[in-house]
Amino acid sequence: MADDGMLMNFELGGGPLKPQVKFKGGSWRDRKRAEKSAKLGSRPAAAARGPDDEQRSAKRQKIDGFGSGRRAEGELPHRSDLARKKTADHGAPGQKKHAGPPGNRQVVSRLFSFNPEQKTTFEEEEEWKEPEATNAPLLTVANFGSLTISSRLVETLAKMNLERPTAIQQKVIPHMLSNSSDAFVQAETGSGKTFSYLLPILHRVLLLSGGGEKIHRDSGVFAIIVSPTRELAKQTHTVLEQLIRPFPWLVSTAITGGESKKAEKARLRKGINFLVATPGRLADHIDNTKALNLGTVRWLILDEGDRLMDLGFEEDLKKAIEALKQVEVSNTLASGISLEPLPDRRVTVLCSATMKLNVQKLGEMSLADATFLAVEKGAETVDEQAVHKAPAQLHQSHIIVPAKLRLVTLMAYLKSVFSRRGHTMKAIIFMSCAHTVDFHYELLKIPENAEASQPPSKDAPSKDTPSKDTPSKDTPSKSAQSKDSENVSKTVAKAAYITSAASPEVVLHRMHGSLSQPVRTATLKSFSACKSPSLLITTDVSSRGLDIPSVDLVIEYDPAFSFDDHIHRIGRTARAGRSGDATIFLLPGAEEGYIELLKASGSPSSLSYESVLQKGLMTKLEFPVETTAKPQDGQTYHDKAETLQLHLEQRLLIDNKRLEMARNGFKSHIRAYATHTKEERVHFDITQLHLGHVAKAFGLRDPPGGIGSGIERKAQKGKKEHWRTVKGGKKDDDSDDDGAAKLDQKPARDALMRKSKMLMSGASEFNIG
Ligand SMILES: Nc1ncnc2c1ncn2[C@@H]1O[C@H](COP(=O)(O)OP(=O)(O)OP(=O)(O)O)[C@@H](O)[C@H]1O
Repeated sequence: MADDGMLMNFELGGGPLKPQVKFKGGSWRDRKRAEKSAKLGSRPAAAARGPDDEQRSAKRQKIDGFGSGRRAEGELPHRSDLARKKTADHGAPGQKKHAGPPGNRQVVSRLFSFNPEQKTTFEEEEEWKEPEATNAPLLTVANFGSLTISSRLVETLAKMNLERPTAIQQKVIPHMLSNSSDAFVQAETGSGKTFSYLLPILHRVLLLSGGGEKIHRDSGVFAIIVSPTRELAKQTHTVLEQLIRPFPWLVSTAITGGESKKAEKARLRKGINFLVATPGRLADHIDNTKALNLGTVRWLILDEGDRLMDLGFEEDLKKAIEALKQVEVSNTLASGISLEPLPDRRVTVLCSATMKLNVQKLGEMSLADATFLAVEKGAETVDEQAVHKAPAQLHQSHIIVPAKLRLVTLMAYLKSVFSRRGHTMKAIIFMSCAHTVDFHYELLKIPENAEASQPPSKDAPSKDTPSKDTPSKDTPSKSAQSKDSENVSKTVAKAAYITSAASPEVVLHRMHGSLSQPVRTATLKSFSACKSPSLLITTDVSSRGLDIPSVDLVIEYDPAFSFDDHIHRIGRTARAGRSGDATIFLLPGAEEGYIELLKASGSPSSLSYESVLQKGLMTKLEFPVETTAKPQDGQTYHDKAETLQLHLEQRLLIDNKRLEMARNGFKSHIRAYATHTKEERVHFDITQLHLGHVAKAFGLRDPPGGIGSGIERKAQKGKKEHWRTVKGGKKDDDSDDDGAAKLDQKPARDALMRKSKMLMSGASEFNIG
């Protein structure tokens, strides 16, 4: 492959080749040329390096067999290596001498040349004015009381600072209070769908007691809420707990994968009125827990319907739906209390912010004569356009960044957004898979040995002491606290590179489906409660339903696998009327076509990567570890970007663990790239990826070999590097639950189903059920 974009640590100079070396491999002309140059005394790269570089190079060759390091002594390098060396020796296009200290000169390729041209031109945009929020509480409604819900519930809501209903709540609550029909609830992200079904359920259950204590935890389960992920189930359960706190005779619980089944059984035996569950675990208890009596169940809520189907829960859901259908609805409790205030039949409510075919399928499976409840005026049927809209006040933008520049641009962007203290406190970066998340987290965090030399800071997460960011209310015991702190120590750290005078500390979090459940829970808790500027690097495992207060910015560093996922990802900000920003990174070329699609969800503005680099890199750059690449005063932002890139590459070369993480991240990223939905693959065309440039974004100087199954090299005339997916190609093992579920090819999807099932029984990257 071409050498453009390559960055080398060669020092120029002469030196003998070993005379006994006999050249083999390559073409006859190559061998001749090599012999000639050997005679003339030109040195191979390894011999020409300084002692430090020599050592690193040896290490590198041992570790990963990169480039010529893989070849036997005397074996000729490939043409590309020769070309690379030639450009290095002569400072040919794409390479320049790095302005380093004398005696340690390095040749660095220019990050800014040999990049594909951006095709789209953007007209100068008017300054964005935030429109009226579309998911905010309605100012036209006096308060929740006007929806005729119990005054005690209204008081509880007021204590939670919730005064007025949102538009969807105004629509759903009255319907569920007075009807016994099924419903399909569709509303924007962050519009308060959770309260819209919880409040009418609680109101009607409270009527059973007439405000007194006639019913108890053993009166029966009245509602089952099914959530696709453990996090979402726990979150919904927490909201429910807050609402029923003033009514201690009512009890709720969450039953989710990853928790002790025995403890769950014991809770079910003691009696539960409201059950929040993940589908797999619910199906399991329906099969195996006799104490779970479904006779009193009047509501089945299917939250995030499309995701439930995406994750391959169809069979589990069918089981639960069938089990409920088969059990006769009881009208009185054993204690003789009439269940009349409850609906006279079992009601199913399906909620989703987006509408995909699979949601319709779930609707067919679970709903009968359902009422469609959406905010759009007079919408009796599904409005496809409305479905794809993000909240109006969410400011969206895109950055078209050449692959080589992605990593430095990301860092510059983070540095600039966090430098506006008070503007961005919490940001989420979405990446395609767990390995990619791990690599970026590891690279962005202050290394442990470097941290030891830093003074302790007030918000810093520590290994030995409970995190200050962890709310004390939810951490009842000291041992639970120290467990939480032990868990977050694996996923929470102080960030390097992206801090500034305005934000001297940014707390970094990572989250994906391969982490154990306690770690996932503790990480989210820490991110939610963090008082310092904080950043969560995550996969799509965090894209659905998660309600993390005050997320100001969502960055899609890797675009979502489907447009619906994009809507859910960006919906983690701008919730309940708050403002928020979302930025997507796109590559020049085919990916630019995605901008047209983005327009369906709003009016994205364009950000130029040059201005991002300028803003982010012209403030003081600090590196957490010493390498020969050091930012210098007076450097242009181009030079600074190159210095930063060189420094990152050098860091990988001196650390096997990070290097391996980069290689795994790269490979998983490439494989994940092949799994965009069929309709959108035209914008995410793997054959257009320049692997050498993508490798740069992982701090690698060459793409590692063995990309693996699913992708194979495609020889095409006139193009440098081509890859294609093999039919039915499957995503990398590392792929996250939610991303992997986007595979739209039948064989791959079937494989995913099998994999989901398999993983549900043990520790899994899916962590579902
Ligand atoms: N009436 C209200 N007034 C103010 N805040 C509200 C109101 N209703 C809900 N919220 C808040 O809005 C946020 C989003 O609510 P919720 O998680 O139910 O949204 P959602 O519609 O389910 O979003 P998603 O589709 O992303 O899951 C929560 O923090 C919730 O406390």
